[in-house]
Amino acid sequence: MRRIGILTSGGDAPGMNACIRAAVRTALAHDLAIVGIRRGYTGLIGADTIPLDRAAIRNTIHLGGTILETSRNPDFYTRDGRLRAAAAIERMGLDGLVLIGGEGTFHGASLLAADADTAALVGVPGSIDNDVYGTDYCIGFDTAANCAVEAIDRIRDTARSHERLFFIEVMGRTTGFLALESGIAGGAEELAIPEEQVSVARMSERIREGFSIGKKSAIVVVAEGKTPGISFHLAREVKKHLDFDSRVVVLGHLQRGGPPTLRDRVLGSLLGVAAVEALLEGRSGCMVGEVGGELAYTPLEETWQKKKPLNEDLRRIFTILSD
Ligand SMILES: Nc1ncnc2c1ncn2[C@@H]1O[C@H](COP(=O)(O)OP(=O)(O)OP(=O)(O)O)[C@@H](O)[C@H]1O
Ligand SMILES: O=P(O)(O)OC[C@H]1O[C@](O)(CO)[C@@H](O)[C@@H]1O
Repeated sequence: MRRIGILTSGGDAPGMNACIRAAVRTALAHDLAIVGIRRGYTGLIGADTIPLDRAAIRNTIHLGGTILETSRNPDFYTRDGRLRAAAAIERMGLDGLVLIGGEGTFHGASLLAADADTAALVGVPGSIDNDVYGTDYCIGFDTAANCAVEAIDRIRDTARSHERLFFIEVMGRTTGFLALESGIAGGAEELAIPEEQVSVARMSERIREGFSIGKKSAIVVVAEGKTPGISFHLAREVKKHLDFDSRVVVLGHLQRGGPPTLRDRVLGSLLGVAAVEALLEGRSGCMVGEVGGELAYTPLEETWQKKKPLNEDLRRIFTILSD
């Protein structure tokens, strides 16, 4: 292992820069050359690199976004696109590659490894959705969840003052991790997540009961799923059962920006070091995550083939606490 690359792919996530910084410092400590690949798989196919030295990563641990930039690249879905990436990896002289991203990124990486005899690939989970199997938390989730909680707190103030019902939509393409944890922390009354069928009649009845026992507001946290803006539809459906004054707030990309929390900086740092050490140990075709406080290495295929379940205890307590 003499020269490695690092890229960020899919949605940016706060803490990615802490991870890049940690990987660069670890590589340099082992006299391993490291280059940054710009704009995820777009830059990989185009061999678009930037030098990464101490100066490049200085004063970046507190920055949201990704200094390497990122993309969602359509070409990588095709074998031809992935073979072009493999050829570019060869041209760049890379023995290893660290990929920071979500389950789509690792799906692409495992296909790349199957299509071509290429560099050693090690993934690091970075996605505010937290939907990657093989790690308890993904880089970026904690910051996004804290952003959602702050929004819930702010909306609670105005909801109580007007005795209103609010639908607050958070991100989460196929999972409700953000909705569940921010819902618990924000004291939400109801949850609508892709893992569960929503009963509008039941939700409306529970909200009505809440107001009848003296609640002055109600908050429904909705995961956007595959249809951002879905909460407008849900609000209209609830209105058919419940003629309450209601409002909808869609948090959208607000949740993806901003300085990473302590947890995301520490997780990014831990996994950035671990990814480079994994390459130096001769590992390949795996993602390094953290499970139960320990580093865990999961084959890239499993990270997207297996579905990470919601924490059942958290789901259970949401129902108890929201009554
Ligand atoms: N099934 C696939 N086959 C090949 N490449 C894929 C596949 N899925 C995703 N990719 C590649 O990985 C990129 C990133 O995937 P995606 O857009 O799903 O984000 P992600 O890594 O899941 O991150 P996030 O959770 O933030 O959305 C895609 O733009 C595409 O280039
Ligand atoms: O930035 P884009 O391409 O609109 O991505 C939005 C998607 O990215 C995610 O935020 C994850 O990063 C999903 O929750 C959401 O579906």
